[in-house]
Amino acid sequence: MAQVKICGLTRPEDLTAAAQAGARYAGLVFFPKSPRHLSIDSAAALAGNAPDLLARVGLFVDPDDAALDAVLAQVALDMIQLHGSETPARVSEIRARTRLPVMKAVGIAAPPDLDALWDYGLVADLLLVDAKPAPGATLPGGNGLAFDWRLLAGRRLLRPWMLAGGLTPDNVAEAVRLTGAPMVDVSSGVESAPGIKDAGRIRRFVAAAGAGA
Ligand SMILES: O=C(O)c1ccccc1N[C@@H]1O[C@H](COP(=O)(O)O)[C@@H](O)[C@H]1O
Repeated sequence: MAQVKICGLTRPEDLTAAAQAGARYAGLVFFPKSPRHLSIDSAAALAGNAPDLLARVGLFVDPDDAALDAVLAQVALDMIQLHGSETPARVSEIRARTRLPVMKAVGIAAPPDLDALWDYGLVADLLLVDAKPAPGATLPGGNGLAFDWRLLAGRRLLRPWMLAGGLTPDNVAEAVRLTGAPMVDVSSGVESAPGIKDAGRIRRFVAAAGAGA
């Protein structure tokens, strides 16, 4: 039974669908190149009206202090997700500056990539284990790309963690079984179009992850 984060929510009805299905985390994207990017005003409205059961996670890619401050001045967030090339030192700085829990994404394609999970486990509150994007990809995540989950089998991480990357209602149960992930994160796998979530797919995903309401 894995807890679920639905990422890249852009419409109030999608937050409602996520909460009703039993998801625990709602991801709001602050990355202009993403089709799920939110303006600060839209994010403030979505976060301000989010169902109580959903923790609001702000997703950033290599944000500078000004970008973080601008969002946090107006948007009520419960957690920061860092999905860029932030160093461990920068993760610590952002944690201290925002006084929020920080989840650091680590891209995995091959066994040597797993070493970073240790380095970031020393400084982040949570880890997000995602597929490493293809070279030259526009987005560092949210690509619907999976990695070989067997790389994680039997591995213990220093922090609570989420599995991500190409998860769908049809494969999430197998992904949880193989990796033992306590939490899972999905974006494109529950969409009908980029940035538009599908309530039926959200329900099926959460149920398959074993966390359904
Ligand atoms: O969702 C996005 O648009 C996004 C943009 C930039 C960085 C990360 C993004 N999403 C995160 O990527 C993973 C995997 O997504 P998917 O399920 O494979 O589409 C997930 O952690 C999202 O939070």
